[in-house]
Amino acid sequence: MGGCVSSPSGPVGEVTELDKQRHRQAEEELKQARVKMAVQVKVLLLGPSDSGKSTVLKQMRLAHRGPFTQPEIESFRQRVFENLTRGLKYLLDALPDMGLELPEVYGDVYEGPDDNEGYVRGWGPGEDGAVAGGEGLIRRGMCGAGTAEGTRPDGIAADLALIEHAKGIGDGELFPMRYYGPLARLWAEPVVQTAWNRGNEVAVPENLHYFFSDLPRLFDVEYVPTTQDIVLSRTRTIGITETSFHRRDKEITIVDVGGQKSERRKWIHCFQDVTSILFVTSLSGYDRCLLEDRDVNQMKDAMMIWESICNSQWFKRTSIILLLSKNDLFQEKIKTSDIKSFFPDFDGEPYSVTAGHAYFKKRFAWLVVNVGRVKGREIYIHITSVMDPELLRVVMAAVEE
Ligand SMILES: Nc1nc2c(ncn2[C@@H]2O[C@H](COP(=O)(O)OP(=O)(O)OP(=O)(O)O)[C@@H](O)[C@H]2O)c(=O)[nH]1
Ligand SMILES: [Mg+2]
Repeated sequence: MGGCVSSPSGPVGEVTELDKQRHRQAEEELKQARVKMAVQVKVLLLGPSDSGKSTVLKQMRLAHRGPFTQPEIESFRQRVFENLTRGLKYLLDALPDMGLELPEVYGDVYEGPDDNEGYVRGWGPGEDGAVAGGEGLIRRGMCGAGTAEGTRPDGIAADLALIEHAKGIGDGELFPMRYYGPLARLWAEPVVQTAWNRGNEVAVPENLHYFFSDLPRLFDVEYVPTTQDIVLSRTRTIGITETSFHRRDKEITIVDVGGQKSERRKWIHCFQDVTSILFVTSLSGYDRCLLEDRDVNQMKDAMMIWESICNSQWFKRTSIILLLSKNDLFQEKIKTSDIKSFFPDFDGEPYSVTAGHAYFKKRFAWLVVNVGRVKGREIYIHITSVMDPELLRVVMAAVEE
């Protein structure tokens, strides 16, 4: 036979120019992939629903891409309006579960919702006999000048029907004035206020007080959502979103996921190549139930996910940063809501912010120690609030570690 067997690139055993070229190309690709890995940072935001994951992302977006654009602001105008109408509807729907019931008619004259001056129960700006609720409302020409006092027997039923079937608003559209009176009246109704104060029992959105205490501003003819309105507005995340920023020669990709139970099975799809995890848990969740399961305590649920994430084979060498968020809300509620009622092993000073912080830090840290600290993996714990300018610095420092 005598003839040698050939491969497409040359005789077997012989290294041809083409082989060498392919090898060089493969080496080059490997080198580039390594460089890319070194400059690419993938941060995964994890935690239960409503803990503040997307809010951290909003803060990062603000810091890296500057102020929100006009179309973004417009989308948040719609969101704020929906937060008002849907948030109130959620609270009203939850009344029977709390053993509460609205009266059939509104009561007598009252001072007005929170600090909104000169408001008469039963009437709203734009309705006969209404009294001004704020300068912007006057500019909209929607306020009667009278000071008539009175109630409308059909008031509650009509107001409920409007809120029940509330529609969204379009781009650039002002908040429709016909909603002002019903929103203000229903919010100020004592039964509704009682329900708000017991909102932890049924997972009422925590941003309601912020928006309802500022209704005249929101209905102002010149209203444009402020940065604070945008940051405090609420949109539940469905699915997985990726946002990238450039910082100091690094490309940082933040992956945000939905935290509700139904969303968690999707998390695994983004577990590959994670540089660090930002695990967000609301401190104010210690006395709150989950929206999707009122039998489950939000903080206990967070502890369970935290333990399983820290214990996961996927993240043996991944830095994990725990953000105990919503410290502003925690500081307020701790004055009246005892941790011991929800965590019987809490033996710190009752109603103390410091004791509460120490307890929850210890509980989360203990869960990590419990699963064993792995060499090469760091865990950081920070107490934060969206109101705290330090939040971003802490997050960025942690991400860049
Ligand atoms: N007062 C206060 N509100 C906060 C803080 N952080 C987040 N919020 C509010 O809490 C609500 C929920 O925050 P999100 O960031 O949407 O929660 P999430 O974890 O992304 O929730 P899912 O998308 O459902 O998983 C929003 O209305 C936020 O504005 C905080 O530090 N203080
Ligand atoms: Mg979210």
